[in-house]
Amino acid sequence: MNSITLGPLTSANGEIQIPGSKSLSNRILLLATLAKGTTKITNLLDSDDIRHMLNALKEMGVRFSLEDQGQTCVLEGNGGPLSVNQADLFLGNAGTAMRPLTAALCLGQGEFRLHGEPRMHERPIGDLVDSLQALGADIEYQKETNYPPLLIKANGLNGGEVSIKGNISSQFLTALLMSAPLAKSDLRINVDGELVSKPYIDITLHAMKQFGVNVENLDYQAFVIKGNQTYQSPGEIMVEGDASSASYFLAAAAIAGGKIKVHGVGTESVQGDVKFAEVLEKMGAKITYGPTWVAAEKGELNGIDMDMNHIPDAAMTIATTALFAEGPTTIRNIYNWRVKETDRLYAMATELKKLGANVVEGDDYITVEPCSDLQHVAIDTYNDHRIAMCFSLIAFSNTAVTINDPECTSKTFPTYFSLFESISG
Ligand SMILES: O=C(O)C1=C[C@@H](OP(=O)(O)O)[C@@H](O)[C@H](O)C1
Ligand SMILES: C=C(OP(=O)(O)O)C(=O)O
Repeated sequence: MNSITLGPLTSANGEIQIPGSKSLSNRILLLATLAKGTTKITNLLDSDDIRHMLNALKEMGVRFSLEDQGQTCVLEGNGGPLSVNQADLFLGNAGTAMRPLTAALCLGQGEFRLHGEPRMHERPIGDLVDSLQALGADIEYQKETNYPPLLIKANGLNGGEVSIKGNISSQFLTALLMSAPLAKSDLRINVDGELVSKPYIDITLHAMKQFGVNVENLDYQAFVIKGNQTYQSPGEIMVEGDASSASYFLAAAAIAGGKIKVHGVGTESVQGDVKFAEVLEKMGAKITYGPTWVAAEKGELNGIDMDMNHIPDAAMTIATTALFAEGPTTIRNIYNWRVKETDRLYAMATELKKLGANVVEGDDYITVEPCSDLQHVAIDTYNDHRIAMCFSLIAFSNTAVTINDPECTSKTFPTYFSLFESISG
């Protein structure tokens, strides 16, 4: 297995352009496919999760061309559901491909198998399948109930009224929302209980609007969508930078000293993870914003006790930043860290403890105490890109850090370590 050793480093400086958003890239690819007309997508993310979506679309007969090292995609829309009637689709560990495609494939006709990496087969999808079945879909679990692989025998989705659970992943609701305009009649979706990761629903609604579909949002408790619609291509669409990917660079400046300006996300962003900068600011970092950029500078960092359910991905960056603050930090309401690329609550706690920190791993929270005497250890990354990226920040302590399997960042950020090295000194 490869590893990379970083630091010890003392400063983080510079300006960077952050690659395109994973969440927006995969949403836009799917909506462009369902839409009428040709869409030119710019600043598309070039990473594993997007490649899984593109490969699946190709298998499904979608015509597109990639230029500019995969960052520009010109895609011919179907003006309706996908038209191939048989496919076996491998979706890696990309939640933003697996969940939305499960719903979208039900819209057409035919037989489709959806599967992924072993971890994908441990990530739940039952709440989405239950709702799709209630709308007339025929979906079978090929191994374990509630988990991929799935076999879909598609024959369109009915409208009417359906409920969906939102307490494990917002991606289930996102998947239903994106497919709803192509259902046979109007649909009302009722959210059953708590809705986690709510800002991702705003990303979904925003993307749908760019493709000409409005959703009536009844305070995130219910959504009403007209059936039998056709998405319309906006012609050209640019993917904004990835706000979760920006978090590591902003944290680096907040910890290390120096100033980092990240271009591609800012006050105009639709991604909830831009709010990561507000958390850093609350901890004591100096943050400034423009419409399409955010900058961070070091401040005296204090620990924080906060519900971070709204920024589940960027919250992981706070867990390692916490080591450099005064006083403990508690990140709350993050149970679903356990059902992502790995059990992130266990993995973060285990690796932070290896460094010598005092950590409490709760069922749905983590408390991290600062530590001024971290040990040089090799961090296991559990095939989780965010573990690799979060722990790179340890290089700004008094010790070096070794990151095992750094290539796992290819899920969302293949160029991470070269950009990291370009800003750190
Ligand atoms: O809809 C999306 O693009 C995402 C939603 C979030 O997942 P959950 O809703 O499962 O928390 C997030 O963690 C994931 O990286 C991307
Ligand atoms: C949870 C994540 O990915 P996915 O889209 O596969 O859910 C993530 O990128 O942190």
